[in-house]
Amino acid sequence: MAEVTPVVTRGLRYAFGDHVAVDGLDLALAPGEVFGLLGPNGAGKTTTIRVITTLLPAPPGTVEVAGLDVARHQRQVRRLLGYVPQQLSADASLTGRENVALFARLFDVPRRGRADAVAGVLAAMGLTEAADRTVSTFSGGMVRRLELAQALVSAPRVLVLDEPTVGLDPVARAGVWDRIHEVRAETGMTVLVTTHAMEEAELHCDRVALLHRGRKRAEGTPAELTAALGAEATLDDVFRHHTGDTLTPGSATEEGTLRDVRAARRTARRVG
Ligand SMILES: Nc1ncnc2c1ncn2[C@@H]1O[C@H](COP(=O)(O)OP(=O)(O)OP(=O)(O)O)[C@@H](O)[C@H]1O
Repeated sequence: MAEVTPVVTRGLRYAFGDHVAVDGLDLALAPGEVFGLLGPNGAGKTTTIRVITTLLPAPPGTVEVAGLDVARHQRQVRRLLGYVPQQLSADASLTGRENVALFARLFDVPRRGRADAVAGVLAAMGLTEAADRTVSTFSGGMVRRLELAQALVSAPRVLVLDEPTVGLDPVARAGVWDRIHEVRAETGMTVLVTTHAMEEAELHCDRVALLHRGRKRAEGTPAELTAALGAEATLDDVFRHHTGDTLTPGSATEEGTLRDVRAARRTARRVG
C-alpha cells in the first residue's frame, strides 16, 4: 500500500484582516523528505506552517496531515507533529533534561519508558553530557538542539521547523542539520522547514517551494530549479528569475534584516 502523503495543502488561503498572507498555496510533501519553504521575510512561510500545525484555523478540506483534515482532527494531528517555532521554546531556568521531560508529559509520552525516551532524544541531539545543566549555560546551537529534542520526544511523523538555524554560526548550523538528518534516516520522518538561507536549502532540502507574497513561484529539487537557469545558477538566481526579488537576507529590506537581528537577540536575552 502506498504511504499516505504526510502534508497536503490545497489552495490554502489565509488573511489577517484585508492582508492576504497566503494566497492559494498547493503543497504535497513526500514521505521522508526534507521539504523547504523558502522566501524572504513576509512571504507567508510562518503563516503556512502555523496553519499546518493547527495554531491558526484552516478551512475544512484545505490542509491534511497524514490524511487527517487539520480542521476536523486537531488533536490527532498535533500528536503526529513535532514543531520548533522561531521563538524560544526552552525554559532557561530548567535543565535540558527537565525541559525535554516537560514536553514528554505534555505530549502524553507513556510514563513507563518516559525517562528512556527523554534520555534517548537528548543523546540523539548530542546533549547527554549537558543534560543536567541549566539551559542558561547552553550555547545557541545547544539550545536549538535541545528544542529539537523537545519536539522529537513524542516520536513525531512530521517535524516542522521554523528558521531552525537563524542566529547560529556555521559550526552550530552544521551541528543542527547533522542531527536532523541522522534522526530522519533512523525514523523515516518527514521534515518541513522554513528558511531564507538558500545555501542551506541547496545543501539540506530534497525539494523546495519558493514563496513570494503568499504565492508559490517555483517548486522542485534545488538541482532542477537551478539547472533550468544554467550551470552556475543558485537558488537566489532562481528566485530573482521568478519574482524580480532576492532571497538573500543581507540584501533584503531593512525591515527584514532588522527583524532577523531582533529575533536572534530576543533568543539570546532569554537564554542569557
Ligand atoms: N498576526 C498577524 N497580524 C497581521 N499580519 C500578520 C500577522 N502575522 C503575519 N502577518 C503578515 O502576513 C505576512 C506573512 O507573514 P509570515 O510571518 O507568514 O511571513 P514569513 O515568510 O514567515 O516571514 P518571516 O521570515 O518574517 O517570519 C506578512 O506581511 C506579515 O506582516
